[in-house]
Amino acid sequence: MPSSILSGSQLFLASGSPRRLALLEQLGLAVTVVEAPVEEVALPKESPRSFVMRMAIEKALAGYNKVSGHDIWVVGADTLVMQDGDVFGKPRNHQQAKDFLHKLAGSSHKVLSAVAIVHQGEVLSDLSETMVSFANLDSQQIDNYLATDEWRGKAGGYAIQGKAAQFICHIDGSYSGVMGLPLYETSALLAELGFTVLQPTSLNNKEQKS
Ligand SMILES: Cc1cn([C@H]2C[C@H](O)[C@@H](COP(=O)(O)OP(=O)(O)OP(=O)(O)O)O2)c(=O)[nH]c1=O
Repeated sequence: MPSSILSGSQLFLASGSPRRLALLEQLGLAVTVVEAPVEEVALPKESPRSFVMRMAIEKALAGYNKVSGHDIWVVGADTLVMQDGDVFGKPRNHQQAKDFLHKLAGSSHKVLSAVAIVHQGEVLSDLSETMVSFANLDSQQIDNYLATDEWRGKAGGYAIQGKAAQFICHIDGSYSGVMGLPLYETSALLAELGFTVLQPTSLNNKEQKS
């Protein structure tokens, strides 16, 4: 990926997450991925909500700084799992994923998913919160799930869009938010920034309207 991408009217996703790309594409949008890694470390006393919002904004801004062009929109997002004051990001290893799943089993947790969009220097962001309830799981079920490797790179050590769906008895909120990019909030922010989402092509409608 070149460090500076010249573009016309275009939607960029500042993310290495294939889930986020798939979700944006689900809206029928043509998306260009721009890699813009940021350091994902919470500040002292930073709340989970502030942290996830800051991460989404930093990712979007880092992506924005890598592209050039007038009519560009850059999306960044961040997702984490919160339970009883504990915050679960992406597990560092198999053991941590196992610990997360033992805590999530037979209980409810919250998934926080923030999205930020930058357009012409303006930054808008929003936060989606979803309650997810897991059924009781025994150690064998958890070990079997861990063996699928689907826990890797997923906040909380599971993916709702994969085999973990069989453990989830209830959600209250946004499925796409749990998966990594809340599409309702994303579409609303894009619209606020002048990008009409329901287009047959990825080209932004500003030019097409005039
Ligand atoms: C809870 C949950 C998370 N996830 C994923 C979404 C995110 O990719 C990941 C959370 O990690 P993030 O740090 O939010 O994102 P990322 O590192 O994968 O991608 P990037 O920073 O480049 O945008 O967990 C699922 O795919 N399904 C789920 O059910």
